[in-house]
Amino acid sequence: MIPSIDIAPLFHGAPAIRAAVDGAILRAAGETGFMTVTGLPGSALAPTTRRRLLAIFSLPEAQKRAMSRRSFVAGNANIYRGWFPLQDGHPTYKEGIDLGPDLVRPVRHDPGDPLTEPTPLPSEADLSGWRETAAAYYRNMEAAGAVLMRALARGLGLGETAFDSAFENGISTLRFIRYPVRDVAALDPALRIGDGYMLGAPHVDSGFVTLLAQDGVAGLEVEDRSGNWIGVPPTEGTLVVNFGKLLERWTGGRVRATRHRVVGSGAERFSIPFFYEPAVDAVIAPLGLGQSFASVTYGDHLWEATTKFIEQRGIAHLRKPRAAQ
Ligand SMILES: O=C(O)CCC(=O)C(=O)O
Ligand SMILES: [Fe+2]
Repeated sequence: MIPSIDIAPLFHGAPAIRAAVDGAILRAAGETGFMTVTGLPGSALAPTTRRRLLAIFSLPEAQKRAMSRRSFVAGNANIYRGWFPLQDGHPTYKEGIDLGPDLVRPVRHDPGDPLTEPTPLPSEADLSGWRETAAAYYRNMEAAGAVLMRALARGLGLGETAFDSAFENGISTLRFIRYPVRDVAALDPALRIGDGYMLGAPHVDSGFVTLLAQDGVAGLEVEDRSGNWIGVPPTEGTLVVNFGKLLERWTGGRVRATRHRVVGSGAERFSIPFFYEPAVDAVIAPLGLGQSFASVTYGDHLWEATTKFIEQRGIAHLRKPRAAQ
């Protein structure tokens, strides 16, 4: 079972109630590494908000190409942010767009660092009101990520602001994903799963906290400790929360990065993950929890991890580790 937790008290609760929520989060983080949460303030999870956000997929192909990364459309400026098209013949079958913090605040672009590049966005004329809705959503998710990190800090017996400074000027990614229906008859049998088929290859997230909105179509599955795949049903008003590899390392294994995958069953599927991330130059150093490890700057860790995913393949050589500069 994936635990479900009402996190409303984290935003405005009395300390005693908040402490109970902190405990539930830390338990879920250490046991399953996945939970669903309710009680987010605002209208981020309202179906109307989601519909407005997902309207980006209705843009004409030419505009998706204009926003595409250089590895998919030669001559485009952007390397890391922007559109990634469908790629056939792989376990993962999706298209979408990655948006960065310049959606909500000015970001200094270091020309040597694609992680700081501007996000290509649809124009106001093409998708009226979209930027504003996406920016509000980004801010909401940043706020939710921050309260979850504070809850973890308290639960771990650290000062509640232990993680705050790393996340100042964070480079969180808001991603919109579309998984089309796959032609099962033409599919490599290795990618069939029961009556369904693979849409997202099994992986652990690389960073800290992922906040995922589903859109009514099931498909997300989480691997339990016995290797069974457990579905996480898309329930209205809930957000799926899971944790990444670097947070697992940072917390000495008290928080688990759990493997998950996406399985299709004949319906088009959309999802909206938000990857809550620290600053590009935040130093992730041991906190005295569990096993020690070599400190790393977040940007270096992210680049190493992200360029192995299919939607970011072929760009590894375009950023040098900060340590080597
Ligand atoms: O689409 C989903 O439900 C999960 C996506 C996911 O795991 C990811 O983007 O890391
Ligand atoms: Fe994931």
